[in-house]
Amino acid sequence: MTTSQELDGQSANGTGPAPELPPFDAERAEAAVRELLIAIGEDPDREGLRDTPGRVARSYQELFSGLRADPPAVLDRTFSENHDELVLVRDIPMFSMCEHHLLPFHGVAHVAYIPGTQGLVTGLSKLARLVDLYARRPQVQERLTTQIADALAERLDTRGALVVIDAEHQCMSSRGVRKPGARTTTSAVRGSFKTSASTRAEALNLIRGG
Ligand SMILES: Nc1nc2c(ncn2[C@@H]2O[C@H](COP(=O)(O)OP(=O)(O)OP(=O)(O)O)[C@@H](O)[C@H]2O)c(=O)[nH]1
Ligand SMILES: [Zn+2]
Repeated sequence: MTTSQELDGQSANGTGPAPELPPFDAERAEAAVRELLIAIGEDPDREGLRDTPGRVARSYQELFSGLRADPPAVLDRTFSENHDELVLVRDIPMFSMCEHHLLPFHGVAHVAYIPGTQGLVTGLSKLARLVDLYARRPQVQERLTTQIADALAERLDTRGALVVIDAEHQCMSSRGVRKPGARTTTSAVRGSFKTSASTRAEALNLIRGG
């Protein structure tokens, strides 16, 4: 069984995959969920809950599958289009898990970039895949936003990259401060989106639907 000491120093939440992360430990996850059910005062052996530890373990395996992925690798398939203008995919549905409470936060991601001097563009779906893979990790919204922008800037060698995420956190709506409807917007800008106010304004205007 893997211990937290064995994982020490190779946490998977950097820009790429964790080197040699052990496989998902379904048995351990099931045992933990069973313990949690007992802790809240439930009977894990009653009919309705008997399969719950297994179901939750499988859900967690899916929800956190991005820990064992190398998200920027989805950008490796590029096309030479000699395009040096803005590319924007907006309203990409985004679903992630807040690492503080292990509760969902979900909303939309807008991803924009300006190809580098080589004019290399990537497939549009790859931008959505990049969002998905980073989202399937225990996250905070700021880091998720930054990781997507950094992957674009570094892997595609873009002139500029801009990522905006707008999300609602269930840890703020269903518990704690209980403010359903409150939305959080984060952005990360790289390259020309940072240095040129007009380039940034053009992208933000398009994101707003202008
Ligand atoms: N900056 C940031 N904060 C987040 C994110 N997701 C959750 N949080 C916040 O993480 C904080 C954790 O605060 P703590 O005081 O340690 O935990 P808590 O007692 O459960 O806090 P409350 O949610 O205020 O009840 C809360 O303020 C959450 O709203 C995120 O993506 N980014
Ligand atoms: Zn939270």
